[in-house]
Amino acid sequence: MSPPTNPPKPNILLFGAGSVGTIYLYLLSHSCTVTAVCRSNYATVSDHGFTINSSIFGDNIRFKPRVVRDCSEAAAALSPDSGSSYDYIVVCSKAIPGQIPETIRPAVTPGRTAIVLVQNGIGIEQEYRDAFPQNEVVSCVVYLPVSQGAPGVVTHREIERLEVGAYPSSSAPSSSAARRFVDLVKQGGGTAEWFEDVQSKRWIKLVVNAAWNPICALTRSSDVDFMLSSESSAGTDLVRAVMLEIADIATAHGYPIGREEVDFQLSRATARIETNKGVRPSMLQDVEGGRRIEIEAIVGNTVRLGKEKGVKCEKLEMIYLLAKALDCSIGRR
Ligand SMILES: NC(=O)C1=CN([C@@H]2O[C@H](COP(=O)(O)OP(=O)(O)OC[C@H]3O[C@@H](n4cnc5c(N)ncnc54)[C@H](OP(=O)(O)O)[C@@H]3O)[C@@H](O)[C@H]2O)C=CC1
Ligand SMILES: CC(C)(CO)C(=O)C(=O)O
Repeated sequence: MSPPTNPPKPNILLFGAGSVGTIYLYLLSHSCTVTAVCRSNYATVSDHGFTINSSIFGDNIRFKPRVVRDCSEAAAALSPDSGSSYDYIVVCSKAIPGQIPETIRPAVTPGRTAIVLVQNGIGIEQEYRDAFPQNEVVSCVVYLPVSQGAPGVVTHREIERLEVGAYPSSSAPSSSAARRFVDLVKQGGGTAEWFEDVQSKRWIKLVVNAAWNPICALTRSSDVDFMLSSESSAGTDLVRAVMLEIADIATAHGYPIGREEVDFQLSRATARIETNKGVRPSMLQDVEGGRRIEIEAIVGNTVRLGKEKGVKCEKLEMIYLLAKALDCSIGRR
């Protein structure tokens, strides 16, 4: 009798190996065969690999996965030994609508490859569903303050958590790709939880992102620096008012978010005033790096969803117009 063979490891392609992507690439590399699509950091990473400094996973972690320049090269690298298709494409690029589905298409096998979105924003999934009607789409809400300094070197602190569910939520049989993805992240030492309807979790994160990200990006300030920039609590009060508008929009769409939840989300920032440990949201990092911002996925879609239900959101709309103009100015450079 021949000895039992281990089932092949899941084959994962990570698209967007920047700040967030590097951490999940590392965690998934413990339980899966991983390949990373790299762009600006390709040369450094293919020579030296990635370095992670993390308050949770440890400092000076070095690892060197297989890297490719694009999804066509990733598709060409498939072989009977390395897997004849990708089981998952994990998308960790910025959520800029309109381009990514066609960019990843060469590596998507119809009916086989699950597309996992690890991105901020609301209403980001449908374009993948439209582009790949035969493939499962998995939506992940991510809590992971992380930044890439030098190419391939990322610094992470405080928290690592994924909230995961199928998109749309009604498409989730119990043994879905979303549930299996949760297990893979956990096997790699990460924190992941499956939700029947992960959109409720997206709305809660949006209360934070649609308020803090554009305010910090427009003012080039960390959250704490912004709150400290006004003499009274006027800055903090403005953030709360914007968060309440977002909560009203969520509630109008059937995901009730009360004042207590808003106060809790705000308190995560106000608690750091004392120690002056400000968070620099990813949108601020993008403005500082001269990169386009996720204005539509995080703010524009929220305003449009508010208008659809007749919810008053004047402050958020003004922030949208200002941050949209900022994004356009970056695009003109
Ligand atoms: N950073 C954070 O603290 C957090 C971020 N998020 C969310 O996670 C998502 C990812 O953010 P983050 O990791 O910060 O983003 P980064 O900008 O750090 O990384 C995105 C990566 O995607 C790559 N990329 C983009 N387009 C392509 C392409 N066409 N081909 C190949 N590579 C491409 C970029 O390459 P290149 O360098 O060439 O541009 C970059 O390496 C966003 O939705 C963000 O809002 C959520 C929580 C926290
Ligand atoms: C909440 C925060 C600010 C860090 O996890 C974030 O999601 C971002 O930087 O976009």
